[in-house]
Amino acid sequence: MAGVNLHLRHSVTQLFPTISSPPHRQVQLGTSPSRVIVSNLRANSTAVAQTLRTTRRSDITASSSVGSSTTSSDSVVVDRDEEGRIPLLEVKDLRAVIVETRQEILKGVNLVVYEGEIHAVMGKNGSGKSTFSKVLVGHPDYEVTGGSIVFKGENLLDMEPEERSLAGLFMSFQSPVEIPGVSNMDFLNMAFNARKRKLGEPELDPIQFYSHLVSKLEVVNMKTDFLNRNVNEGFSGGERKRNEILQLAVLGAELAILDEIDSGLDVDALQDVAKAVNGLLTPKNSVLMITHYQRLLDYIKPTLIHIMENGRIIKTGDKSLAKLLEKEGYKAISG
Ligand SMILES: Nc1ncnc2c1ncn2[C@@H]1O[C@H](COP(=O)(O)OP(=O)(O)OP(=O)(O)O)[C@@H](O)[C@H]1O
Repeated sequence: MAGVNLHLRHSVTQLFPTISSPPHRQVQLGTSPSRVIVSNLRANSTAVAQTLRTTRRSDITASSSVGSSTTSSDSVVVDRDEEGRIPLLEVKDLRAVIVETRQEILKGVNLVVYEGEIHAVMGKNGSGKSTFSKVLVGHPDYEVTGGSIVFKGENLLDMEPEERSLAGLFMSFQSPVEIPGVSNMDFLNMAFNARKRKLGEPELDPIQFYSHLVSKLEVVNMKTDFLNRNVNEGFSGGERKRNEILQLAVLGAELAILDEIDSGLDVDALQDVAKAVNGLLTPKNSVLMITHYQRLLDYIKPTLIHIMENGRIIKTGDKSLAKLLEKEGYKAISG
């Protein structure tokens, strides 16, 4: 594994050669594979590897509301619904600005996701959907200026991006990053074992891991050749999307955030990806997906659909909302 780690360190250094210390906290990039997962955050950033800022805010705490509450060891107040369910994710009045320009993009987002639910976020171009998902995973381009995010009873804003990933938050990006010099197989093996360590579960050696991986390849209908290729290098748009779902299948996640997983997919690939996502659902985990199209929702049936406009969720409904959108456009919904 040492050789693999060296490769990984090398590739990370290539991607992010000039990371400097920000005024408050620095996310150290080293050999940890979960940090490489987080590399998507930075590689998708326009200001790659300059100053890494986290969305942490020491002064933000989760606020309470109606219903009974559960207090975790971190003093975060968790709301229950009428049935006593505890949210997997609870976002309250979330506000965020672009670090460089201080422009406010998220202007008070509220969202509650329970275990086993599928939520779809739709909205016009530029309404803030991707920003919302990137803020959830701690993208360094954005700074949270208000509100709260509680994930599994913990204050997400107190966690570094890597910690969020290890805690069970997975994000599939619109444009997944290439990682030269690191094979898909090595990447997945290390990321998988990092999560196992975090969960206090036994790690798998490369042979055990290979068996695990091959079963997941079938789920996403990918050939074994992809395991020896470097992560996303030379992959077509559709192959990258499948590879993202392979990562999700291998690593597992309590909350999978899928940003336009349907874009650039042909019909067969869309069905494969949707089948894989559906196959991963259990009563314990949830999906938050961003999409522009009703067609994805035909394959992955959402519990709720949210419409985002100008940095806020302005409407929530069932699948009839997406049908209305498809038929009449956003004018039927916008305020
Ligand atoms: N890092 C950034 N630098 C400059 N502007 C940004 C940045 N991130 C987001 N924005 C701006 O914030 C607004 C919301 O962008 P975002 O990508 O969240 O929208 P979206 O709803 O996902 O759009 P689309 O449907 O086109 O993907 C846009 O006007 C975008 O240009």
